[in-house]
Amino acid sequence: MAAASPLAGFPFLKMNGLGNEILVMDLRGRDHVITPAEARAIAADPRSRFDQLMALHDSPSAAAFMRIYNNDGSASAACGNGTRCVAWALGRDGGPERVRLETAAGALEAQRISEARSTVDMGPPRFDWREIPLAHAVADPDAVAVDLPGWTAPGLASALGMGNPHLVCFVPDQQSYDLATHGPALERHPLFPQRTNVSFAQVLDRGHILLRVWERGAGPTLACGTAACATAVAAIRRGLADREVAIDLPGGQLTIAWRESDGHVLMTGPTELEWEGRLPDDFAAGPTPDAA
Ligand SMILES: N[C@H](CCC[C@H](N)C(=O)O)C(=O)O
Repeated sequence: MAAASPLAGFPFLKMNGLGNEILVMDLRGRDHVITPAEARAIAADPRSRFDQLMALHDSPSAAAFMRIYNNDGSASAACGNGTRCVAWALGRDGGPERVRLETAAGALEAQRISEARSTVDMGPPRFDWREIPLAHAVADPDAVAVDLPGWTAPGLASALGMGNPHLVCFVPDQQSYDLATHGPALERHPLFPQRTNVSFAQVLDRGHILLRVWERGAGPTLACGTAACATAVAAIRRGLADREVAIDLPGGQLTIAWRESDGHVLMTGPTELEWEGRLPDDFAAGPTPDAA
């Protein structure tokens, strides 16, 4: 009889940020670190499915250290929508309106604005190739060549980090690319040794960008907070947008502000609690190869 998994019967919050499916599990006070195989098994169950899993762990300097998993089991050091969901969870039932959270990419501060909306200081964008990361230095991170069959969008893409890697492709309309084809191809663009999130951004005006995202390790999602941040920064650097811009994603709208005073990127948007559940009492994750 296999020993019961430490995750057997473990509680979770099933949430979303503009439809970006988020699972929150509070492992503070426990030693267990969710394995990639366990993350994939949790995502595979419709009752606990997620785009990203936010696992909370003890932190000496913040309310929690967040380990972030994509549904393919791969790790990410940043998740904007997930961070707003964690802030909501920690602030519910009279909890703090402002919360500090640690990630592998640094500390984040979240401020509740209303019952279901919050602003997260996502920190500064990263342009240093080693921090994004890129495979090597590039002459101009806003001039990354995208050369794919069927790719009719003009111009060059932007490579930058928000604690996780992003390739932002500016498109003239929604017909000049195909998310299901170009997304996975660019997720594995040779410039990104750890793969990348891929944004397809149509600038409508200086205060409004239409965005579709193919996420590293999760594929097409209804919203991606860090991609919205990366897209706003790339558009502002190109002189295409103002310092505060509305980003329209399939799941809804995020407001992104790139603060002049300290270069931090502020992301504001909603969260939603869908249900509270528990993993099965016989939860076990079979040994499966880690995501490539
Ligand atoms: N959906 C998340 C991004 C997850 C990033 C993950 N796909 C990666 O970097 O591997 C967000 O709201 O920011």
